[in-house]
Amino acid sequence: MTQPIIGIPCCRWWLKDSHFFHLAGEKYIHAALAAGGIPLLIPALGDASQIAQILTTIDGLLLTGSQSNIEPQHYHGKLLENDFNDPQRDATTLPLIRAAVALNIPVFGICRGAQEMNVAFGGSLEQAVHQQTGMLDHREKNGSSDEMYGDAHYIQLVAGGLLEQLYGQSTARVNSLHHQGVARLADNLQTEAFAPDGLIEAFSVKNTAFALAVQWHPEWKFQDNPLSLTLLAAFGDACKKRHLARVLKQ
Ligand SMILES: N[C@@H](CCC(=O)NCCCC(=O)O)C(=O)O
Repeated sequence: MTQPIIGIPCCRWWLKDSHFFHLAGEKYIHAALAAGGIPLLIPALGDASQIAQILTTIDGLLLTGSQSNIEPQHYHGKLLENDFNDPQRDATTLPLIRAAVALNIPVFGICRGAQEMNVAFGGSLEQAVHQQTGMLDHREKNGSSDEMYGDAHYIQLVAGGLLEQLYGQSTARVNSLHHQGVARLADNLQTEAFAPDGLIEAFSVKNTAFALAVQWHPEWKFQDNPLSLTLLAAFGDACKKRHLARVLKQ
Protein backbone atom coordinates (compact mmCIF):
# COMPACT_ATOMS: atom_id res chain seq x y z
CA MET A 1 0.00 0.00 0.00
CA THR A 2 1.32 3.47 -0.86
CA GLN A 3 1.46 6.20 1.77
CA PRO A 4 -1.01 9.06 2.15
CA ILE A 5 0.02 12.48 0.86
CA ILE A 6 -0.16 15.17 3.55
CA GLY A 7 -0.37 18.72 2.21
CA ILE A 8 1.38 21.40 4.28
CA PRO A 9 0.55 24.98 3.28
CA CYS A 10 3.60 27.26 3.44
CA CYS A 11 4.13 30.71 4.87
CA ARG A 12 5.29 33.39 2.43
CA TRP A 13 8.07 35.38 4.01
CA TRP A 14 10.45 38.01 2.79
CA LEU A 15 13.90 36.84 3.87
CA LYS A 16 16.13 39.71 4.86
CA ASP A 17 17.80 41.55 1.93
CA SER A 18 16.54 38.89 -0.41
CA HIS A 19 13.25 37.70 -2.00
CA PHE A 20 9.99 36.07 -0.99
CA PHE A 21 10.32 32.42 0.06
CA HIS A 22 7.57 29.84 0.64
CA LEU A 23 8.46 28.02 3.83
CA ALA A 24 7.33 25.40 6.33
CA GLY A 25 9.19 24.54 9.53
CA GLU A 26 10.98 21.22 9.36
CA LYS A 27 9.34 19.97 12.58
CA TYR A 28 5.97 19.98 10.79
CA ILE A 29 7.45 17.97 7.92
CA HIS A 30 8.79 15.45 10.43
CA ALA A 31 5.38 15.33 12.13
CA ALA A 32 3.70 14.49 8.78
CA LEU A 33 6.28 11.74 8.27
CA ALA A 34 5.64 10.43 11.78
CA ALA A 35 1.92 10.30 10.97
CA GLY A 36 2.88 7.87 8.19
CA GLY A 37 2.45 10.35 5.36
CA ILE A 38 4.50 11.83 2.55
CA PRO A 39 4.65 15.60 3.15
CA LEU A 40 3.85 17.82 0.18
CA LEU A 41 4.46 21.54 0.61
CA ILE A 42 1.77 23.80 -0.85
CA PRO A 43 3.06 27.26 -1.81
CA ALA A 44 1.12 30.26 -0.50
CA LEU A 45 0.04 31.49 -3.92
CA GLY A 46 -3.39 32.57 -2.74
CA ASP A 47 -4.89 31.26 -5.95
CA ALA A 48 -8.28 29.80 -5.03
CA SER A 49 -8.74 28.42 -8.56
CA GLN A 50 -6.10 25.73 -7.86
CA ILE A 51 -7.66 24.44 -4.68
CA ALA A 52 -10.00 21.85 -6.18
CA GLN A 53 -7.15 20.20 -8.04
CA ILE A 54 -4.78 20.30 -5.06
CA LEU A 55 -7.41 18.49 -3.02
CA THR A 56 -7.61 15.65 -5.54
CA THR A 57 -3.96 14.86 -4.81
CA ILE A 58 -3.79 15.00 -1.01
CA ASP A 59 -5.16 12.76 1.74
CA GLY A 60 -4.71 15.13 4.64
CA LEU A 61 -3.95 18.75 5.44
CA LEU A 62 -1.51 19.78 8.17
CA LEU A 63 -1.75 23.48 9.07
CA THR A 64 1.39 24.78 10.72
CA GLY A 65 2.07 27.41 13.34
CA SER A 66 3.71 30.67 12.34
CA GLN A 67 4.88 33.89 13.90
CA SER A 68 2.63 35.71 11.45
CA ASN A 69 -0.95 36.57 12.37
CA ILE A 70 -4.11 36.17 10.31
CA GLU A 71 -5.13 39.54 8.86
CA PRO A 72 -7.86 40.80 11.22
CA GLN A 73 -10.16 41.77 8.31
CA HIS A 74 -10.98 38.04 8.03
CA TYR A 75 -12.77 38.12 11.39
CA HIS A 76 -13.76 41.80 11.65
CA GLY A 77 -10.87 42.44 14.05
CA LYS A 78 -9.12 45.77 14.29
CA LEU A 79 -6.09 46.54 12.14
CA LEU A 80 -3.03 46.74 14.40
CA GLU A 81 0.01 48.86 13.75
CA ASN A 82 3.10 46.81 12.82
CA ASP A 83 1.13 43.57 12.84
CA PHE A 84 3.10 40.78 11.13
CA ASN A 85 0.66 39.31 8.62
CA ASP A 86 0.91 36.89 5.72
CA PRO A 87 -2.01 37.74 3.40
CA GLN A 88 -1.08 35.16 0.78
CA ARG A 89 -1.01 32.40 3.37
CA ASP A 90 -4.49 33.51 4.52
CA ALA A 91 -5.71 33.58 0.91
CA THR A 92 -4.43 30.02 0.47
CA THR A 93 -5.36 28.36 3.75
CA LEU A 94 -8.79 29.83 4.49
CA PRO A 95 -10.51 28.55 1.31
CA LEU A 96 -8.39 25.37 1.39
CA ILE A 97 -9.65 24.49 4.88
CA ARG A 98 -13.30 25.04 3.93
CA ALA A 99 -12.92 22.92 0.78
CA ALA A 100 -10.97 20.14 2.54
CA VAL A 101 -13.55 19.82 5.32
CA ALA A 102 -16.39 19.83 2.77
CA LEU A 103 -14.68 16.84 1.09
CA ASN A 104 -14.05 15.09 4.43
CA ILE A 105 -10.28 15.30 3.94
CA PRO A 106 -8.62 15.00 7.38
CA VAL A 107 -7.32 18.33 8.71
CA PHE A 108 -4.99 18.90 11.65
CA GLY A 109 -4.41 22.53 12.65
CA ILE A 110 -1.60 23.62 14.94
CA CYS A 111 -1.40 27.07 16.61
CA ARG A 112 -1.80 29.56 13.68
CA GLY A 113 -3.30 26.60 11.82
CA ALA A 114 -5.90 26.20 14.59
CA GLN A 115 -6.67 29.93 14.46
CA GLU A 116 -7.09 29.61 10.67
CA MET A 117 -9.60 26.79 11.12
CA ASN A 118 -11.70 28.93 13.46
CA VAL A 119 -11.53 32.00 11.20
CA ALA A 120 -12.20 29.93 8.04
CA PHE A 121 -15.59 28.96 9.47
CA GLY A 122 -16.56 32.42 10.72
CA GLY A 123 -15.05 32.48 14.22
CA SER A 124 -13.02 35.38 15.63
CA LEU A 125 -9.71 35.83 17.45
CA GLU A 126 -8.57 37.67 20.55
CA GLN A 127 -5.59 39.64 19.22
CA ALA A 128 -3.61 39.91 22.50
CA VAL A 129 -4.78 37.30 24.99
CA HIS A 130 -2.29 38.41 27.67
CA GLN A 131 -3.84 41.91 27.74
CA GLN A 132 -7.24 40.57 28.75
CA THR A 133 -8.12 40.66 32.45
CA GLY A 134 -7.91 37.28 34.10
CA MET A 135 -6.14 35.60 31.19
CA LEU A 136 -2.77 33.87 31.39
CA ASP A 137 0.18 34.99 29.31
CA HIS A 138 0.24 32.32 26.59
CA ARG A 139 3.38 33.69 24.93
CA GLU A 140 6.59 31.68 24.90
CA LYS A 141 9.23 32.02 27.57
CA ASN A 142 12.53 33.64 26.59
CA GLY A 143 15.44 31.26 26.36
CA SER A 144 16.55 28.19 24.46
CA SER A 145 14.19 26.31 22.12
CA ASP A 146 13.63 23.71 24.84
CA GLU A 147 12.59 26.49 27.23
CA MET A 148 10.36 28.15 24.61
CA TYR A 149 8.63 24.87 23.75
CA GLY A 150 8.71 23.61 27.34
CA ASP A 151 5.75 22.67 29.48
CA ALA A 152 3.58 25.78 30.11
CA HIS A 153 0.18 24.90 31.59
CA TYR A 154 -2.37 22.16 31.91
CA ILE A 155 -5.45 21.69 29.75
CA GLN A 156 -8.79 20.22 30.71
CA LEU A 157 -10.15 17.89 28.04
CA VAL A 158 -13.90 18.04 27.40
CA ALA A 159 -15.54 14.87 28.77
CA GLY A 160 -16.75 12.61 25.97
CA GLY A 161 -15.03 14.74 23.29
CA LEU A 162 -12.88 13.41 20.45
CA LEU A 163 -9.65 14.41 22.19
CA GLU A 164 -10.57 12.74 25.46
CA GLN A 165 -11.66 9.61 23.62
CA LEU A 166 -8.36 9.48 21.70
CA TYR A 167 -6.12 10.19 24.69
CA GLY A 168 -8.09 8.48 27.41
CA GLN A 169 -7.21 11.09 30.08
CA SER A 170 -9.05 14.16 31.29
CA THR A 171 -6.05 16.51 31.62
CA ALA A 172 -2.66 17.01 29.98
CA ARG A 173 0.27 19.42 30.10
CA VAL A 174 1.10 21.45 26.99
CA ASN A 175 3.52 24.07 25.71
CA SER A 176 2.32 27.55 24.70
CA LEU A 177 3.73 29.98 22.09
CA HIS A 178 0.97 32.31 20.97
CA HIS A 179 -0.41 35.72 21.78
CA GLN A 180 -3.69 35.37 19.87
CA GLY A 181 -6.43 32.85 20.58
CA VAL A 182 -10.04 31.93 19.97
CA ALA A 183 -12.48 34.69 20.97
CA ARG A 184 -15.67 33.33 19.39
CA LEU A 185 -15.66 29.74 18.23
CA ALA A 186 -17.32 29.24 14.84
CA ASP A 187 -20.74 27.59 14.97
CA ASN A 188 -19.72 24.33 13.30
CA LEU A 189 -16.83 23.77 15.74
CA GLN A 190 -16.89 22.16 19.17
CA THR A 191 -14.50 22.72 22.05
CA GLU A 192 -12.20 19.81 22.90
CA ALA A 193 -10.00 21.37 25.62
CA PHE A 194 -9.63 24.49 27.76
CA ALA A 195 -6.66 26.21 29.42
CA PRO A 196 -6.96 27.07 33.15
CA ASP A 197 -8.05 30.64 32.20
CA GLY A 198 -10.87 29.30 30.02
CA LEU A 199 -9.12 29.90 26.67
CA ILE A 200 -10.09 27.28 24.09
CA GLU A 201 -7.00 25.13 23.51
CA ALA A 202 -8.46 22.54 21.14
CA PHE A 203 -11.56 22.12 19.02
CA SER A 204 -12.89 19.92 16.26
CA VAL A 205 -15.25 20.34 13.34
CA LYS A 206 -18.65 18.79 14.07
CA ASN A 207 -19.85 15.88 11.96
CA THR A 208 -16.69 15.27 9.97
CA ALA A 209 -14.21 12.39 9.73
CA PHE A 210 -11.19 14.10 11.36
CA ALA A 211 -10.70 17.84 11.62
CA LEU A 212 -8.96 18.75 14.86
CA ALA A 213 -7.16 21.91 15.94
CA VAL A 214 -4.82 22.50 18.86
CA GLN A 215 -3.39 25.78 20.10
CA TRP A 216 -0.19 24.15 21.41
CA HIS A 217 2.68 22.47 19.51
CA PRO A 218 2.45 18.66 19.40
CA GLU A 219 5.00 18.61 16.56
CA TRP A 220 7.76 19.75 18.94
CA LYS A 221 9.76 16.67 20.03
CA PHE A 222 6.60 14.57 19.50
CA GLN A 223 8.52 11.36 20.09
CA ASP A 224 8.83 12.23 23.82
CA ASN A 225 5.18 13.13 24.39
CA PRO A 226 2.36 10.54 24.61
CA LEU A 227 -0.37 13.09 23.75
CA SER A 228 1.53 14.25 20.63
CA LEU A 229 2.06 10.65 19.52
CA THR A 230 -1.66 9.97 20.03
CA LEU A 231 -2.63 13.00 17.93
CA LEU A 232 -0.25 12.19 15.08
CA ALA A 233 -1.35 8.54 15.04
CA ALA A 234 -5.04 9.54 14.89
CA PHE A 235 -4.39 12.07 12.11
CA GLY A 236 -2.26 9.51 10.25
CA ASP A 237 -4.95 6.83 10.53
CA ALA A 238 -7.57 9.22 9.13
CA CYS A 239 -5.23 10.13 6.22
CA LYS A 240 -4.57 6.43 5.52
CA LYS A 241 -8.33 5.75 5.33
CA ARG A 242 -8.77 8.67 2.96
CA HIS A 243 -5.81 7.48 0.86
CA LEU A 244 -7.22 3.98 0.57
CA ALA A 245 -10.58 5.33 -0.59
CA ARG A 246 -8.89 7.69 -3.10
CA VAL A 247 -6.62 4.97 -4.53
CA LEU A 248 -9.50 2.48 -4.83
CA LYS A 249 -11.51 5.07 -6.78
CA GLN A 250 -8.76 5.48 -9.44
N1 LIG B 1 0.99 34.33 15.46
C1 LIG B 1 -0.05 33.62 16.13
C2 LIG B 1 0.19 32.12 16.02
C3 LIG B 1 1.31 31.66 16.89
C4 LIG B 1 2.05 30.45 16.34
O1 LIG B 1 1.59 29.74 15.48
N2 LIG B 1 3.27 30.28 16.83
C5 LIG B 1 4.17 29.34 16.28
C6 LIG B 1 5.57 29.83 16.34
C7 LIG B 1 6.48 29.18 15.35
C8 LIG B 1 6.34 27.67 15.27
O2 LIG B 1 6.70 26.99 16.23
O3 LIG B 1 5.92 27.18 14.21
C9 LIG B 1 -0.15 34.01 17.58
O4 LIG B 1 0.80 34.59 18.10
O5 LIG B 1 -1.16 33.71 18.23
